[in-house]
Order: sequence, then C-alpha cells, then structure tokens
Amino acid sequence: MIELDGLTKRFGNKVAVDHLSFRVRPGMVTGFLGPNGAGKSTTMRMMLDLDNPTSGSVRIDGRHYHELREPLKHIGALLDAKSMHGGRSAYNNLLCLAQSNRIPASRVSHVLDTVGLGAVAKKKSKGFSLGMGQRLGIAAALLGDPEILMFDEPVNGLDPEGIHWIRNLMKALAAEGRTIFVSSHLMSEMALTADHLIVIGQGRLLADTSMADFIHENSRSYVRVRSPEQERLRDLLHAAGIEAVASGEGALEIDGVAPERIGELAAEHRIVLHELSSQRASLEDAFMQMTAGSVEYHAHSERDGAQPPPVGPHWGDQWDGRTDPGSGSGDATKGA
Ligand SMILES: Nc1ncnc2c1ncn2[C@@H]1O[C@H](COP(=O)(O)OP(=O)(O)OP(=O)(O)O)[C@@H](O)[C@H]1O
Repeated sequence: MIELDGLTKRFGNKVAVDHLSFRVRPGMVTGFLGPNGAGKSTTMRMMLDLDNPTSGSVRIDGRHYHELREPLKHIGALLDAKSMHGGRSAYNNLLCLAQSNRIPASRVSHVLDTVGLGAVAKKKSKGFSLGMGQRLGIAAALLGDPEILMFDEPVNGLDPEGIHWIRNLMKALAAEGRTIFVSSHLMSEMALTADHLIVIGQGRLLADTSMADFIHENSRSYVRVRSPEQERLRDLLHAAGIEAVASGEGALEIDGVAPERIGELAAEHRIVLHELSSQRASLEDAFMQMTAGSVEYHAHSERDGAQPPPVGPHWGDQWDGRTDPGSGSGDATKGA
C-alpha cells in the first residue's frame, strides 16, 4: 500500500502538487491520470524520495522511503527508462542495482528473461531501441520482487505486442496481490488495464474511484437509433414521452431510456430500424470532461481563428472557489 497524506510540492511560485491525499491499494492496477503538467511525475518522484515534499508525506507499507533498508525489495519503479548507464550491458546495469540492494545475481537473468531481453543481456544498453530500453527499465523495477510497482508511461515506445505484454504483466502482478500504480496518456490502454483511477489536475485530486464509476459519473451514455422513417419514429417517441434529438448523422440520440423500450415501440408500429445501439462513453470522453478546466496548454489554430473549445462544468471549479462553473478556462490557457 502507498499512502499520501497532504503531499505538496512547490517549485518557486509554482505549486506542482497541492495537498494530495490518497491510497494506492494492493491487489489491483491503479491508473494515475492527469493532463500534461498535472503533477504526476513530481508525485511519483516524491513517492520514491527523488524529490523532497514541501509538506505532507508518503508512506510505503507504513514507512517513509528512506526508512526502507533495501528499497528495491519493497518498491520497484520505472520512471525514466533512459536513466540506465548506456556503456554497460543490460546484465551489468541490473547487476549493479542488485548488488546495492543485496539481491542475488540469479534474479538478474531471471528478470531479463521475463521481459524478453535474455538474448541481448550482454549487449550495451546504449544500442537499445526505445522499446528495449523500456523493457530494461521494467526489468529493473521487477528485480527485487517487490510488493509495490510503479510505472510512469510504461507503454511508451512499445510495439503492439509489447503493449499487450506489459498490460498482461501488470494484471498478473496485481492478481498476485501486489500494488500496481501506473501512469499513462493512452486512455484506451488505461481503460483495458486499470481497475481503479486516481485523477489529478493542477496538482489537486480530482477523482479517486473505480474505472466503471469514473466513466459513469463523468460522461453521457445514450441510445442511438437510425431508421429510414426517422420523422415518424421521432413523432412516435414524442407521443410516448420520449425526447429524441437528431444527431446530424441521420440518427436520433435518446437519453435515459433503455434500447429495449425503443426497439419494442418501433416494432409495435412496424418501423424499420437500421441501427439501435447503446452508446457508452469511453474513458477518454470521461477524462476530457473532467479535466477540461485543468489543462495547462490548449491547442487551437490561429490560422482559422478557432478559439479553444468551450469548457463545461468541472470539478476543478469547486477547488478554485469559482461561482460560475461555466466560466471557461481562459486563466488556465497558456499556450497556443
Ligand atoms: N524541477 C522543476 N522546476 C520547476 N517546475 C517544475 C519542475 N518539475 C516540474 N515542474 C512543474 O511542475 C508541474 C508538474 O510537472 P510534472 O512533470 O510533475 O507533470 P506531469 O503530470 O508528469 O506532466 P506530463 O504528463 O507532461 O509528464 C509542471 O507545471 C512543471 O512545469
């Protein structure tokens, strides 16, 4: 278990991490999400004692990191895969780490085989591709057989086979009862991997919830229906007290009604349907909705004069103490 209590980090005037308190529990994969600059890496660095908190604390299985005598046996981390010594072989890089934590040398070959680098163990790591470097970093995290593993952007540079592999590895490690904490910008990947989510924006906690609840609470689910008799269907639904909105793609969208009800009504009145589908929002939709006001840098085109997209109500408003939840993100928009 990892426990954060009021964790705060300032860099001069910049508050990178702002009174973060949450727990990362064993037996599941916990995803760590936030827009660019939200404070994820800074938080992870403080978890590993690589940055000192301005205030607050992190505990690893009840202890501060510096109290762990052989930390790699408690917590393994992939933060920056490029931190390996390029002039050393993959094997020697890991051997140095193993020796400093009194880990038997036999573990080195074992973890190199686990990540698929056994055949290149004697090769210097500076010749490694991005994906091989990532695998070496993951091997280093696994070296001490720790109960807690942290991965910052683990799929970065991995090919589809590698992404599939790391996803299954994280799930298998969690199923063994370990604590797995992983950050990624790849929402589709996170949706397939994480059971629980911690979401931060501008250093503050926005959500600490299960994947299913996060998507449910932060996005819209609706029924989409297409028919060659769209107007007749719409009138029929209206008469039944169901409001359908034309989507502009020749479809109707209906909130808050089960698709079965719509299908039955259409069948009763012999209206042909070409599509009747439940539209569930994706993790990406939910994430964009929640973090809209917490994004430091919005892209928009100067050439076509387009403005940044309008920002709807979001949790960050509560924290900012604003009274108008639709007041937009102008003050948070720095870039172009
Ligand atoms: N050493 C530093 N000195 C000054 N500011 C810093 C330093 N490290 C981070 N920051 C600032 O703190 C904020 C949080 O940065 P951090 O790298 O933790 O965010 P992140 O969520 O990991 O972002 P990304 O998704 O882009 O990797 C940013 O505004 C960043 O510019």
